[in-house]
Amino acid sequence: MGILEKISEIEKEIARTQKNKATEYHLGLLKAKLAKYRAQLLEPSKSASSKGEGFDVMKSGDARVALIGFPSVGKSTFLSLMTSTASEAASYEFTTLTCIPGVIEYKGANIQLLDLPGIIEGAAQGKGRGRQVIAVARTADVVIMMLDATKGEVQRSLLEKELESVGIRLNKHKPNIYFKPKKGGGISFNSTVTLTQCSEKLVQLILHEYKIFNAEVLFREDCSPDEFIDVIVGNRVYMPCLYVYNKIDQISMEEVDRLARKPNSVVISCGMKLNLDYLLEMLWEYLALTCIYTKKRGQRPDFTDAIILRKGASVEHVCHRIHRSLASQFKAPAPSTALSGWA
Ligand SMILES: Nc1nc2c(ncn2[C@@H]2O[C@H](COP(=O)(O)OP(=O)(O)OP(=O)(O)O)[C@@H](O)[C@H]2O)c(=O)[nH]1
Ligand SMILES: [K+]
Ligand SMILES: [Mg+2]
Repeated sequence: MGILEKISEIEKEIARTQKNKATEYHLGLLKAKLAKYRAQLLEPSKSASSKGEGFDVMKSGDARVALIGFPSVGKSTFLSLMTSTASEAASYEFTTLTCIPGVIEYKGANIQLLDLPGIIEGAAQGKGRGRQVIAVARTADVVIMMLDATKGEVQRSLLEKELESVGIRLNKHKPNIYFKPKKGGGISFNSTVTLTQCSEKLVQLILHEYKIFNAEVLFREDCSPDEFIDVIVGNRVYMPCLYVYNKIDQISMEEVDRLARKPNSVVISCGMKLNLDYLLEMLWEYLALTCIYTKKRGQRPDFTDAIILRKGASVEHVCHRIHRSLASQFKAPAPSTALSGWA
């Protein structure tokens, strides 16, 4: 019997077992078995490629948000609440085995929300479906790290470490360092600010470690050695992250208050539908989408139908969204400067 069949057998048995004092242990045992088989299913097989089935969800809508968190923190409950997609939620771990997309409609934008399997310590090394989950997270515009408010701070720091170890930088901006490898001329080092964490010597040592002997380096910011290494290595992803503490219906008011005051954090209860509006507002802010309202000459703008653009979008992008050939019809090229100045 394959694992999927075993899982289905146990699920059926759970369904037909009456819940009472006498069956308590039997049900508990069945649930434990179910969790074990599900965990096995999540273990990557040696032959299979790192891409899991069901993980390649097409990007759609104006932005993508990935739900990352330990098992059973309420990710699927959240997706089912916020979107018209139903994702199975249950009290056992690893209920969700693939990537399940839903859409949040907010302020005229379609935000793709991705429910994912729970991840655990060691995820980055391939434990469970950790690698696939993290690969999906890298493609998101914002990560919601969902945490169980009853479990305190542990989950958050463990997951931060996992994401950090694969080059995802949460709520950090790209270090403001100009770095350009050259063919010759040695290493030229400059800085526009006083450096307290790096020196020319250290920069050289680090570069030599990466077998780089010719490069131009300009620190425009007081960066740490780790930040400099991030710049050399390249492929880092700088990702806004909202820490969402769910299940606050299970903790004291004092604890709710303490968690709510942490930076980048929102406290909610999916069970009691608490604070979900506020979470959406925060998410909207983190997505930093730009809404452009068009109007006909002499008429008022239509505020029900916006052109939604990502951060850093340019006038050219706006033209493209109105019509594919619009930009090329201008006498002068449409400015490619970012919109943020006047949006
Ligand atoms: N008390 C309480 N329970 C909640 C809340 N939100 C979700 N739950 C319960 O937590 C359990 C797990 O919920 P899921 O939505 O399956 O969690 P998940 O994070 O998707 O879990 P996996 O898919 O296994 O990783 C379910 O029994 C939910 O009913 C909440 O706000 N308060
Ligand atoms: K679950
Ligand atoms: Mg789930």
